[in-house]
Amino acid sequence: MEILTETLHLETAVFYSLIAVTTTLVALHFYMENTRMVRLGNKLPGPKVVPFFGNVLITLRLQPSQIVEELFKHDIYGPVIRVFIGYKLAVALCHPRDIEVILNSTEHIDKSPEYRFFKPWLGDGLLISTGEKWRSHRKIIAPTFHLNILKTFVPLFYENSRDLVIRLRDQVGKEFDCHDYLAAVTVNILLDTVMGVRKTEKRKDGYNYAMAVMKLCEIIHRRTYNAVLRFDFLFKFSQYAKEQLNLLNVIHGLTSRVIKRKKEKMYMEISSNIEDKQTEISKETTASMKNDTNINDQHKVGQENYVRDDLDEIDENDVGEKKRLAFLDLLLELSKNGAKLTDEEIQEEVDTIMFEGHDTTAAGSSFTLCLLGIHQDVQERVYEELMGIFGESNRPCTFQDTLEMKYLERVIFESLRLYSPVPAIARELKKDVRIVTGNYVIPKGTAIVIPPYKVHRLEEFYPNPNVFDPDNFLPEKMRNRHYYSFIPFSAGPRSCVGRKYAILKLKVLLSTILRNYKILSDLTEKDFRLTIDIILKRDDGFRIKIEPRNKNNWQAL
Ligand code: HEM
Repeated sequence: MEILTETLHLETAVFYSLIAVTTTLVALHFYMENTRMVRLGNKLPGPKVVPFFGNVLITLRLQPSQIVEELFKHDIYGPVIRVFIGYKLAVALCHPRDIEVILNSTEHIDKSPEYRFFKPWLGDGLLISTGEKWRSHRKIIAPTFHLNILKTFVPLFYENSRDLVIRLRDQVGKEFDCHDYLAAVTVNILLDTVMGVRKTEKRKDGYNYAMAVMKLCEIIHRRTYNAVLRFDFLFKFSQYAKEQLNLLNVIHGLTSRVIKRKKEKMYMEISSNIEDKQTEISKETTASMKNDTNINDQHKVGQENYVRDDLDEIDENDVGEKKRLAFLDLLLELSKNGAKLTDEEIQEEVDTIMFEGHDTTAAGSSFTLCLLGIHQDVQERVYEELMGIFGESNRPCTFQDTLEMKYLERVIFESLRLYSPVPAIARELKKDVRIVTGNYVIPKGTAIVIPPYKVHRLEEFYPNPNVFDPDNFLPEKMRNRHYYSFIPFSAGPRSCVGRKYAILKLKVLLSTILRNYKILSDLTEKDFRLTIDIILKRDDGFRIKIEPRNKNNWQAL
């Protein structure tokens, strides 16, 4: 009897506890539903939400490679799509007019909270820093990518591209993944140019670094969509945390060695040497400027007028020719003289540039080669253009040559349109925003996500949006299109600081490969299995075949 009474008590206690928990959850749900963010969010078009989970359950069952497909199923919602991560609102904006409101603003420049997953790697570097720190570092770093400096990099771009052509000999006639090669060469080019560190063990370093970055990006991406791994305290206990630590050792190992080497070299130099170096850069620049066309024209050539940002506003006379130094030289100079930058800040910026500068261009160049393998007619036009510039000669590429690569430039832009390496640009709203294409107010605190992949495939701006057609970038077509309909480098005050560097490097790298090899492919674009690991990639690998252009003499390339 006593046992029966005790059981009844227990059941009653469990029953009331369940009622209490359910009532609390229901009350919490109704409370959250009535917050301003959720109320305004519910007015926006988007998929059905599940209480407490919002829309995250969709992503729990998906692999990264399926997310692209899933995202673009949502055409039914139009250019504004809202999703809830729990009760946190995220809104994807796909129309250039709405995108302009965000990207052109000097207020909404802070990144969305998801960027915090980069912190252990990039610290508070330019990509994720906010407020005054971002503003002052942007002002320091942007001029180090000035065209006058970039022009002095062309011989180094070419030298590394030539090394790659030689390494590719082993792959003639075989199907292989070109991304591994392009990732390694882009790391080496960065070390040579913006970091100013020449050779020594570089080749192996570059490959290991690129592979570590790739794996780390997979982990960071997983954290953005996996509801469990989003929480730091749960992530800490996962297998990924341990893996992340090992990868960070490889990545930071390389960047801190680069800084150390550069510092040692610098401290050995007496100040007069530094003066000499500046004068040398200045002389080289002036000499190449004399050989090349007028500097004001060059701003237009190669960049056309599709983005407006501070890179185009850097005045020729703002700091004076003599003071202009390449990235790491300048950072170390500033830390030495005025202590404007701490060692930690230098490390963060070096890590940021090494990541942003290599993975994006590796993906961009890999997609371009794959597309040229598929579209033989386009490749032949590029080859004809290159023959017109270089003839049969195997002389090095110069800056002047890159100005003549008009068709190759259109090919690069078209590849970046269809397969934009950065698949999402994200911001956190600092205040309410009324969007232009619909009668909606997006509340302060919302995470805005801009997906170039989708923007670049809007029929309104690109009549055959899924067709690879470099003539989409004929000057007259570009002039008549909305500025924000082509945003592979983002746009506005927080656009990509390496945009000009990237286009110049891609031209030298791709032209050198294409002068030497014909690219072949047995696939079509339908075979591409796209995946987003922070950077857009092909899950099935960037598979191509190559054939020497000069069949009689290819071993001597
Ligand atoms: C095809 C090549 C490239 C593409 C498509 C690309 C794209 C982008 C995009 C879309 C952003 C904005 C990201 C955001 O707002 O979340 C960005 C930012 C940035 N990129 Fe690039 N990028 C490329 C190459 C480079 C290169 C070569 C460098 C440096 C050597 C570089 C350095 C940076 C930096 C430092 C930022 C952060 C700028 C800031 O927040 O002020 N990028 N890039």
